[in-house]
Amino acid sequence: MGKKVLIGMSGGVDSTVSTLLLKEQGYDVEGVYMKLHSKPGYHEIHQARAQRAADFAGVKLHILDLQEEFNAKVFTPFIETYKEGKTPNPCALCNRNIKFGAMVAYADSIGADYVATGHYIRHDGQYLLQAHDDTKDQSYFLFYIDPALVPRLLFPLGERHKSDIKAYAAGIEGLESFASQSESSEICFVETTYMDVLKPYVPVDQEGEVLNLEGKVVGKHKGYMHYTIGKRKGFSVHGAHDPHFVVEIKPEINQIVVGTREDLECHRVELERVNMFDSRTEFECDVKLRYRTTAVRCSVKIDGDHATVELHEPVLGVASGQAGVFYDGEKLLGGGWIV
Ligand SMILES: Nc1ncnc2c1ncn2[C@@H]1O[C@H](COP(=O)(O)OP(=O)(O)OP(=O)(O)O)[C@@H](O)[C@H]1O
Repeated sequence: MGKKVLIGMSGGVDSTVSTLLLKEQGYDVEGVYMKLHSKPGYHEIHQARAQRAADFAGVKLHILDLQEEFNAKVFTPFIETYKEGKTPNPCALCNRNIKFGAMVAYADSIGADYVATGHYIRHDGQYLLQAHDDTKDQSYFLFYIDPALVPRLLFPLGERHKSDIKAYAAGIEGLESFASQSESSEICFVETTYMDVLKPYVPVDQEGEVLNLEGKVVGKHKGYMHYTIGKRKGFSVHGAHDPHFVVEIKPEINQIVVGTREDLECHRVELERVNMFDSRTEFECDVKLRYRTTAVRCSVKIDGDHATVELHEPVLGVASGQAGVFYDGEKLLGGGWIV
């Protein structure tokens, strides 16, 4: 029997095909379905799908109830970050604490040598590398995982394209329905809008004032949590002819500050809780300041777990709470949380 792998099986096509690929490669594969958030009715459906996939692949499926841990380490910080007037990135926290945290601890407890997921990403033993399918690359969301884990990780889909994965599943009798499942939403616990998720926990709809950069009240907004830096809709600015964008959020007094496109330009970014796969403290690289944006060239200085990033060209709409992730070509060097 080959080395033992524990793979996270969500019941989706990616982790199902990954499981089959690992079996084909001769690993001794076991799967785990993790109950994460507490959305009513969700786990019944997805756990059943994961079980079907595991039965099809002939692997044992473990069930792990991590709802409390997910709530403490991913969901509550999501709510708190919005309260602070910032824009959260729950997937990066989930990857650190749950998929490459609690799941790895569980893999240890069953004696697994490797841990696998259906993420679109690759690695070379030290660095995470962008996926070959750049429309699916998930490296941005993995910047915060423990670098020491990298050699134990297997990502069977990193060199493949999503369309091939769907075609592969569609061609296997018994798995056709996995191929045609709709894509899961970007954040697993958000079914409709972020505001719908927040509403039971915080008063999101509290009207407030819109200020200009001189501090003058120029309009009204729906409640500061509705906005992220760079947003240009959903608030009023009296007598404005040019488009206005949110440039600052003041949660303590429920105000937002708006300005023109030029006022959104950011030339320097400070990062906290920096996590590096590389030991250098001063270097040039590319940085991504939001998922699905093009990286820009920058100079980085790291001091402890803080980084100062000088952007070589201005970036519009940098939001506090998101991640700044460093790349050298396809290689992920590390990153941190935008202050
Ligand atoms: N509830 C879960 N239990 C176990 N593993 C999970 C769970 N959710 C996600 N994973 C693992 O993390 C990977 C990436 O998760 P993501 O939410 O991005 O899924 P996805 O791209 O929709 O993949 P899939 O098609 O497998 O659902 C999955 O492929 C799977 O290996």
